[in-house]
Amino acid sequence: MSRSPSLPERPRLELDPDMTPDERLEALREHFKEIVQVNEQLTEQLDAARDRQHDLTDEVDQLERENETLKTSSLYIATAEELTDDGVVVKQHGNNQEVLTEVSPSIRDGLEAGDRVAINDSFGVKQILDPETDARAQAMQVDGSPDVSYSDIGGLEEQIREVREAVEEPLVNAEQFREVGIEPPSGVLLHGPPGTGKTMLAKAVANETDATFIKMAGSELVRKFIGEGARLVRDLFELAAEREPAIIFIDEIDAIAAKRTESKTSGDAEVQRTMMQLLSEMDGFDERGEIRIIAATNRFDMLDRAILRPGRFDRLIEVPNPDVEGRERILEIHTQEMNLDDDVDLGAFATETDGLSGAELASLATEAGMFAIRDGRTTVQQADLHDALEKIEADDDASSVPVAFA
Ligand SMILES: Nc1ncnc2c1ncn2[C@@H]1O[C@H](COP(=O)(O)OP(=O)(O)OP(=O)(O)O)[C@@H](O)[C@H]1O
Repeated sequence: MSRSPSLPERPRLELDPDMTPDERLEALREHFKEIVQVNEQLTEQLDAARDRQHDLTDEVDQLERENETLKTSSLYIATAEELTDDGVVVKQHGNNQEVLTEVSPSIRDGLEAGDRVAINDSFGVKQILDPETDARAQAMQVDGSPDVSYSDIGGLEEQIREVREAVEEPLVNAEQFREVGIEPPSGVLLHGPPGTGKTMLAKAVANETDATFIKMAGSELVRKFIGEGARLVRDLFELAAEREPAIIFIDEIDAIAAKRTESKTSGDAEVQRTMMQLLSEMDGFDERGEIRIIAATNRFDMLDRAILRPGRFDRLIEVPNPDVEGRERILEIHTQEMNLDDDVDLGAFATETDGLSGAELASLATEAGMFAIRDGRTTVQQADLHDALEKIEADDDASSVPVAFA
């Protein structure tokens, strides 16, 4: 440690009784000069000491911070990619660095490939993130291979063609797009009434392209994960990058991308932040590899037009309620495993189901089966379909009764 310079000597005034008044005056002047000089030296030393004190305080602060960090030792988030006999391959989020690491037997027992884990500086797995800790796991539904194929979807031939062109082709034939020199659509927006097969379309395209299907519901982002929306949107794209090829499916996008209202509540600001994050992720989308993004809404009219600009959701596909042929096809699909009586004429029945969505037709088929069971039969008859239709229409009427009268 450097020693501080010693303090200057205190000047002494020595007056001889034999001095003449002039000599005394001269001695006093000399003494005054010495005092001023010492005072200057002391002021300089004081300033230097203050500077030093300042530096030392900064140093102490920094050491305290480092000490705190060492005590709490932050952990990084990673995904356990593969469990091997030699250890576990973990991939760190953010930099995608992959390492083979050892895991204690107690952690290893509960670990499965695909789990999110917390790792320390030396990549040791410290804990498995349970769904409680892991908002990301709760907010996103990840399906490595969804089991919906195009043939499970009735009446949407044109929409299937468009989705294949906008989503499947760029994933499967990326090279061709590059050679022709055109950008595939950035995002596809499926819009139409509830239960018409929008989610099915997104799942089918993921299935067809062997892509991971990652779904996030806009409504949950703003209702369940308050304050975390923007971060979760960032995580969503990060996860897709880790699992590419991937299809990101944002359901009920209107919940985070509604037109701006006049009110300026803090909730609005939060929704706004979430949407801004989504837009910035999409704007930086070109550099991303094999990731396609599909969103869905039942409230197209409510959408903020900013999300429809080129480079964002620039391919709009309307998914309406099915027409009569579509309804017949959907009924065929949902009754194909059922034991139908020879008298059943799905074509004729389809004409009576105007206005029903695919989801309603699917539950109609199940209801018809229930009527047959109640009647002690193992085959479903045309009458069961009619009874089921009546029930569904009655349920529908009940749910559309204004709340005050319900
Ligand atoms: N076109 C269709 N063909 C076959 N089944 C359908 C069709 N549309 C809907 N369904 C049935 O309805 C269920 C719900 O459909 P899906 O979730 O795809 O609708 P959605 O349009 O995404 O609805 P929402 O807007 O409410 O999220 C499906 O699992 C399927 O059983």
